[in-house]
Amino acid sequence: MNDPSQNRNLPEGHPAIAPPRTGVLLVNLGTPDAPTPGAVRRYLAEFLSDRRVVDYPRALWLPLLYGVILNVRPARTARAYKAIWREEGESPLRWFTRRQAEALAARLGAGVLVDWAMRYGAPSLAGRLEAMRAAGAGRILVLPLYPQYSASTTASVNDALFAAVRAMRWQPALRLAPAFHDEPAYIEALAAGARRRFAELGWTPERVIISFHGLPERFLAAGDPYHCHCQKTARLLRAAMGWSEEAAPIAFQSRFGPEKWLGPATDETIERLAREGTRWLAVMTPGFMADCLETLEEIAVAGRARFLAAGGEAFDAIPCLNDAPEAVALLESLARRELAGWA
Ligand SMILES: C=CC1=C(C)c2cc3[nH]c(cc4nc(cc5[nH]c(cc1n2)c(C)c5CCC(=O)O)C(CCC(=O)O)=C4C)c(C)c3C=C
Ligand SMILES: [Fe+2]
Ligand SMILES: [Fe+2]
Repeated sequence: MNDPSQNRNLPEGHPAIAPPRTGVLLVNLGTPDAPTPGAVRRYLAEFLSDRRVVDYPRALWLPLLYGVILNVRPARTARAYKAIWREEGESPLRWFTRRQAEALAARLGAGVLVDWAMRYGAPSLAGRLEAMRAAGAGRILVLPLYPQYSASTTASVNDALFAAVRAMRWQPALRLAPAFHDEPAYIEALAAGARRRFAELGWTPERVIISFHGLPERFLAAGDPYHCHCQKTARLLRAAMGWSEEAAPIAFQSRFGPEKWLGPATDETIERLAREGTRWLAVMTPGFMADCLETLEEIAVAGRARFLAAGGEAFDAIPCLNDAPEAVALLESLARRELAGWA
């Protein structure tokens, strides 16, 4: 990387000067380091202290978080993580995020440095950014793995990114990839994944719930476009699959706390459809680029149990995009477009 002819006359301690390399940093939400109450507590403490995620006044929220939630929730959540933990020794979210980065690196070639980081937990965004900078990446595209923009996810990644570069003397040039909720390659990847799954299943669901992670409903009125992005993704996916709105209703999952969240709720929709006579049901989770606790446990385990208990006969949780070829093609097309003029 260092060009000796350029660096010959630099004073001691001067940073080496070399042509900037281009980098792509994939960022996902984050996950505990282990499926144990201690590791889950550390993860939840960081996640739930983020004002982008929980915006209650600190004087009210922190006593509740540290006094109640972090004493009660980690044991239950750790049990859920344990049930889905990969035998390779890490959470599915981290496993698939790494594989996405490795596959993208292979597609982009040696000229582009590809790395991955988590907004909460490890590997940290600040740490990977520093490592990329040290490896000579003077131009970095940051690509949050959230198809739909939300202040609680996308803006939070940006906050952490800006905080990290604030501590740097020689900052890289930065680009932020936009949300890709209506990107044709994204919709096509989702449709291809669903078709592949149905062919494997050997049965066709009568209905498919298109389930997104929820948010407090208040965020929508405050100007967060997330709800509209979800609606558009669902509409484009229905069009690609030839589904009616009745055959593929939208729903929102993972409610947290007593506030009103976006609806209808996924768990209630699963139960309602079973009671109304749907026998074969699938749930698709397009907002998650990788399978994680919210898909493998909340939908594939708890959702299935709820559906069968309410009279349903067959249930499937359609896998997330993960490291499917179409997902890698999507990441490649997003990266190439956003890197135009750089690499
Ligand atoms: C407290 C409020 C929460 C908001 C707002 C929220 C938004 C949000 N989250 C995701 C994606 C994921 N969330 C995941 C886990 C998770 N989410 C919350 C809370 C909020 N999320 C909690 C407390 C947890 C931890 C699990 C638990 O204790 O129940 C995950 C899974 C991570 C993993 O390791 O598998 C993902 C992914 C989005 C996209 C989003 C807003 C749009
Ligand atoms: Fe969440
Ligand atoms: Fe909307």
